[in-house]
Amino acid sequence: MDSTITLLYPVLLVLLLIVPVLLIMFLHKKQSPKPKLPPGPPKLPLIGNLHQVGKLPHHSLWQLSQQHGPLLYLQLGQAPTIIISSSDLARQVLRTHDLESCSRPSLFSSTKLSYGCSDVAFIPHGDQWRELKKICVVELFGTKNNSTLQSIREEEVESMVTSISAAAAASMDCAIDLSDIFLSCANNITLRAAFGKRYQITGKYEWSKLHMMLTEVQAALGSFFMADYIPCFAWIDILTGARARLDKIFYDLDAFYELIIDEHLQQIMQSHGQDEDILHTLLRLQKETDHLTNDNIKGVLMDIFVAGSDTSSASLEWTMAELMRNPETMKKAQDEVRKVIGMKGKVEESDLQQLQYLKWVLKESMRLHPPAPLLVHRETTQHFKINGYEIQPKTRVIVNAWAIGRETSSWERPLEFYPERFKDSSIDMKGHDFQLIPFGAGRRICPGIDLGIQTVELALANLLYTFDWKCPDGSQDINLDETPGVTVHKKYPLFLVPIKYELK
Ligand code: HEM
Repeated sequence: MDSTITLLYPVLLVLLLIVPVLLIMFLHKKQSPKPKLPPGPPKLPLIGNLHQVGKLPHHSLWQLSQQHGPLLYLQLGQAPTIIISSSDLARQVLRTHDLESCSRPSLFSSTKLSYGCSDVAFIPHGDQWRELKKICVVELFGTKNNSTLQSIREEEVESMVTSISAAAAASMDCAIDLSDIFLSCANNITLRAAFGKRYQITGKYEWSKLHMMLTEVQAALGSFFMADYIPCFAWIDILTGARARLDKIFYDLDAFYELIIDEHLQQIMQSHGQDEDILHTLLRLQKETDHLTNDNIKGVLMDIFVAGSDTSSASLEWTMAELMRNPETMKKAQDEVRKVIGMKGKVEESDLQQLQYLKWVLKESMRLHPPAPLLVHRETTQHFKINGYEIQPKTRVIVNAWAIGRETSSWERPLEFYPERFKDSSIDMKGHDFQLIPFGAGRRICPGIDLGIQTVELALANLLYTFDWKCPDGSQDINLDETPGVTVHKKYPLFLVPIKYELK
């Protein structure tokens, strides 16, 4: 009996302490009503709704939005998230509430790749982002550098066409891996724009090694799922070797930077009369403004690697795949470019303005296959309301550009590849028309939008002008399955047979 009483004392004591705390919590909850969050499915402990995000998140999020509405609330691991799947809501978030929602979440992979958010793509919204974005728009990708960038694009596209011609001449009916050729061409353009000829001057670095680094960097983004969503399980990323792979990339990159970010090399470049490349501009601005750190420079270069080439090559790949599935459209696009260019032998950038149908083809391809279907995740900094729902600060914002491109209220027969829908339409991809936003919109819109469009249009026009194309098995049945990732590529590389077109 005595021992039972002695046991009861501590229990009573704990209850005495706990009951008032629970009571206070209960009353507090009653007094402050829960914010009215957007609708969404029930969540599980710890993982929230992560189990409902499949391998291809733009598809599964779109399906969830069909059930719960175009403004969807999910708890992805520990992260409160809203998913936007209509052009009307995209306008509200990316225009009306752009300022409140234009920061970026601090994710493990992006923080690491951006040298601790020293770049422009992953840095949170603020003065430093504003300054770096201005440098990108005005100094790096603007009209100042246009003629250098234009000649790099034209040379690289020409060399791609030459190598395809050589393959076509070497063996008839030989299918070539266009996915690989496009990525290589886009990587060449990015690397040359970034580093000019300095890699040749060092004489110590192999181009192929740079390519490999680029591909690894592109793959690293988004591969730290645990650290980004359920931090207490971050050790899984270590066990899978993902972190070790990323550390290796940085080790290699640093060795490369040591060679090329070098005063002495800078002088040699100038004495050789080399054009100013992107690295050169950044180093010059560092001297002039005293604001840019070395990490800023490396971070911006990393953005260009990650954001610049993979997206352009994916877009080319999807456009060619759709054209092969739609031979009438292919013929119209070829007729246009062959008529405009005539016997000139190649398409130059100054010709692109006349290729109206080709421009519609690209828009149509970007509508159905935006290379970054969920854009780049944003994060809110302040509270705001949409359609009566409360959006709290530090909520992640995912805009499903892929779903918006298939919205039945904006697009007639949305699943059809039909470029003519853009005839007599003023819709462009530059962030004004929210039913077509493959480059995003608002403050965070892609600063490389013109470079991206020019690269894809130029490459496409030359491929359609110079060759007829056929599938290796003679069918038009191109598989459109996708690979998961921030940038979505075709699951199966695009193998096509080029047939040199004889100019008449
Ligand atoms: C077809 C080609 C391209 C596509 C589809 C594309 C798409 C995108 C998208 C969807 C975003 C996120 C926008 C948002 O958050 O609302 C973005 C951001 C960005 N892109 Fe592109 N991009 C392309 C080409 C390029 C090129 C060629 C460059 C540079 C050489 C570039 C550099 C950037 C940078 C630096 C950002 C971050 C901007 C910021 O956070 O303020 N992109 N891009």
